[in-house]
Amino acid sequence: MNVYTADSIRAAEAPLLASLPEGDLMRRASYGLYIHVLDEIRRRCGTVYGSHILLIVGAGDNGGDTLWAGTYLRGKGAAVTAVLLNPDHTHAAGLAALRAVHGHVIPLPPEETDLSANTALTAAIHTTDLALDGIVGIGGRGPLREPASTVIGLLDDAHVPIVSVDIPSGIDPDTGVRHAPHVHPVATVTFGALKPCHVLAGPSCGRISLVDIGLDLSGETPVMQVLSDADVAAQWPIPGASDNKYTTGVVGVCAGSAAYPGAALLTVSGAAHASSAMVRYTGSVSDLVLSHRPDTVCTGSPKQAGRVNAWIAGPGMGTDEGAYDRLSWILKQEVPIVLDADAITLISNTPELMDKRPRDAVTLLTPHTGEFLRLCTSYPETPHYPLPTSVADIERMGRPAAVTACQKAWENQGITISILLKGRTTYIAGPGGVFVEDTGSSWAATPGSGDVLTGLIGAIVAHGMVVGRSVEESAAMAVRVHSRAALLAAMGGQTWHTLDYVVDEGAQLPHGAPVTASEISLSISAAIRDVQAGGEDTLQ
Ligand SMILES: NC(=O)C1=CN([C@@H]2O[C@H](COP(=O)(O)OP(=O)(O)OC[C@H]3O[C@@H](n4cnc5c(N)ncnc54)[C@H](OP(=O)(O)O)[C@@H]3O)[C@@H](O)[C@H]2O)[C@@H](O)CC1
Ligand SMILES: Nc1ncnc2c1ncn2[C@@H]1O[C@H](COP(=O)(O)OP(=O)(O)O)[C@@H](O)[C@H]1O
Repeated sequence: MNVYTADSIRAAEAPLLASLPEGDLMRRASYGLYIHVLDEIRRRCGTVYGSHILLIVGAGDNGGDTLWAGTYLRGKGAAVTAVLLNPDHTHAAGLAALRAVHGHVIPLPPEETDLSANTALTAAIHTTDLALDGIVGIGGRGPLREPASTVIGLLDDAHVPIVSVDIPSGIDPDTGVRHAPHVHPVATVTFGALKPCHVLAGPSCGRISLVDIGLDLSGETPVMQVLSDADVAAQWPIPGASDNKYTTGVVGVCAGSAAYPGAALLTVSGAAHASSAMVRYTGSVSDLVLSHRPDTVCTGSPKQAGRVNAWIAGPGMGTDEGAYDRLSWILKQEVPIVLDADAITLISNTPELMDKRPRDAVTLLTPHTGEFLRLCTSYPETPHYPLPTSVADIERMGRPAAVTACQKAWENQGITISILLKGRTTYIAGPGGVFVEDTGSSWAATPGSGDVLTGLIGAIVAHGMVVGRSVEESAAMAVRVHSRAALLAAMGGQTWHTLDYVVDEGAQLPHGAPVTASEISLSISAAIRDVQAGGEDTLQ
């Protein structure tokens, strides 16, 4: 699924607005919103009639959508109260429509400073079943101003469930940066297309629903992509009639050391479970690898490994002279390379290592935030692209800007790198595209899980070489299966499909027990089957 910036949405909206009668587009959006809100109220209250709905209405069209949806809800017998944050700049037609159906209105005068003393407001907040966040949508910029920020605090204190209209207010539409305060919705109903915040700040959006309002986005360039289960399943390496162990993508793994033997095993396991093709291991812990994975072909040095379609280097390989030499040799190879952990440290400390890389060869680095920050300090920042120096900087800038700044600093030295920045929301960017995966749960956050992921990525990148797919897309496919494997392992093997509440509650999984990286690797096969079975999209 393609993701578009707010500007692209506005550009696509313009011809539609011109071709439709005044107000039509907003009513399409608000009717779609109303349908989703009906579901939410029924789920929570059983019935809409007699439920109490609070509309938090800002000064723009986002507030207009909210007022219209409130008007429709009123028609179903809900008691609807609109809190006007900027009474002099409220969507006029929406407000008139709500008043016409006897909706209740609480204007907040700009001079009112102590909102907790506003009894009408506090009574409305404490009796409401659900609030609609129509404070700002794609027009929101920067931290929320008063009185919005205080109202959000009052809603949070009263634990009011909130549905956000288009965008959770306080989260930047294009960067996903979460300002304080921002709305914490149980669900977000968005229009036309996903915007970056829905994927970059996915866990802060609740369940996301997309309403088709007829936007034609074919003339707009998507800023990033999110794969569906069907996309991943359609491209996963399944051996065909004429395939053999070499044809679906052989991967070479350079990992592990006396200090970190387990990393080799976890990486090899990740790769072995991902595809039927051969996995070649090189490193100092072949005995351990073979004792657990006798299907692996082991050699002492990468030179002896034989042909591969992609190399992995890094997990637990150490940073000593031997590791340096092995990495130097691998970097000279024409095939794509996935660099993780110690390999990232080595090239961060000695960036000249990358001079050995053939000019057009693809290099994907898969850092966690600490490794990413190390990578950022390898080269000086370039004008217009300030580099992050802390986790807080990354949060403030947003992942896309942080990754771009790092890539620009390397590019300035003549080195092109693709980056996969790990985390609950994994962001992948490079010349082959920009992909985002909200992993849906955080069960993968356990030691060694990154090694399993690197193995998975390497195997799918090797297959991608055979079929002509970008490393970025291959990596996104691997992240999807890795996170599903973690989820399945944590849920005791139940499949995605039987877990209705996964679809219903999005990020807030009620059950599950911690799992180890080994268990994640053992769940990869089940995860591939689950993805192939066409798991439900959380988007409705
Ligand atoms: N485009 C489409 O295809 C469709 C769009 N539709 C809907 O329109 C929405 C976009 O509406 P929009 O353009 O009127 O902007 P919107 O999000 O209401 O915000 C602007 C207002 O917020 C204010 N404001 C800004 N930042 C603020 C802050 N930090 N804290 C406080 N206030 C802040 C800003 O004030 P100002 O800065 O100008 O003083 C201005 O008053 C879109 O999200 C969707 O819901 C659908 O109806 C149909 C299809
Ligand atoms: N909060 C989180 N939610 C989901 N996944 C996470 C979270 N934090 C980390 N992960 C994932 O867990 C894995 C950890 O990788 P990494 O930090 O390299 O661990 P290790 O080096 O121990 O293998 C990565 O796949 C990462 O995306």
